[in-house]
Amino acid sequence: YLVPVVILIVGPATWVEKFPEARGTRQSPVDIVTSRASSGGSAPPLVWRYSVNHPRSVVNPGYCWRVDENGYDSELRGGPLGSDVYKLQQWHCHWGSVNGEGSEHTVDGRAFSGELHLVHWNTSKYNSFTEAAGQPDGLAVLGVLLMVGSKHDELDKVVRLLPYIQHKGDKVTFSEPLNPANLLPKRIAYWTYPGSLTTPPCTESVTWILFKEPVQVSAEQVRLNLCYYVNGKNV
Ligand SMILES: COc1ccc2c(ccc[n+]2C(=O)c2ccc(S(N)(=O)=O)cc2)c1
Ligand SMILES: [Zn+2]
Repeated sequence: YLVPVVILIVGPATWVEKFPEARGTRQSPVDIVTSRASSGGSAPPLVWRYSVNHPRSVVNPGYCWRVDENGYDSELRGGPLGSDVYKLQQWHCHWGSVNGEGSEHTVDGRAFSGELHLVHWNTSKYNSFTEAAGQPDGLAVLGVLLMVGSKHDELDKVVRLLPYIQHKGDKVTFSEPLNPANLLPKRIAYWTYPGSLTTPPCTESVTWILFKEPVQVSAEQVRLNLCYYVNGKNV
């Protein structure tokens, strides 16, 4: 007898139905094949400046957590960004359901425990984040690979708030000074490529800047992130 086989396709494979961009030519994330990366040559230095003392809110958007910068001033320029100035809109993280496989980008096939994304938009050319999110040079995302090691004090200012935003849509505002620059690795060498949002609508509007050096977070910080987020669902 024939066994009825039902293949339930969920996740990225179904995104193309609703988001045609997902079928594009510059889709992220990618595997960084280090032997094929060309050297940066004479690219100007990447420069950033973030405001520290302003109220920020941590939101549970339904996948992991997101910190909104609430329009406060910041600047990202140089590197692959030409003469345009970008502004930090929000930052968020991606964790896996199992330790050691949470990152979106992989490096020579290796995944990391998590990945932090600092999302900036091009204020030289566009008037809003939403407008920029639809343009090929609209967004620039700094990617930071996370690996288990020593506790990360700056990140802990967010991680310790997670118990208060356990469900999708929950939001908590904090005013403790926090400098997003402290989330970046010491060595600022990076890979860069033209890509897309890694989640729907997968718009091909992101200049990706992925730092080579992973940043360490403690096993407890990974566990705290995981316990509110298993298999892409908030539990
Ligand atoms: C125009 O409609 C949009 C635009 C953007 C949306 C979005 C829904 C969720 C996330 N975003 C995002 O802003 C977004 C999505 C993914 C990423 S990522 N993981 O950094 O590539 C960054 C930012 C809807
Ligand atoms: Zn992301």
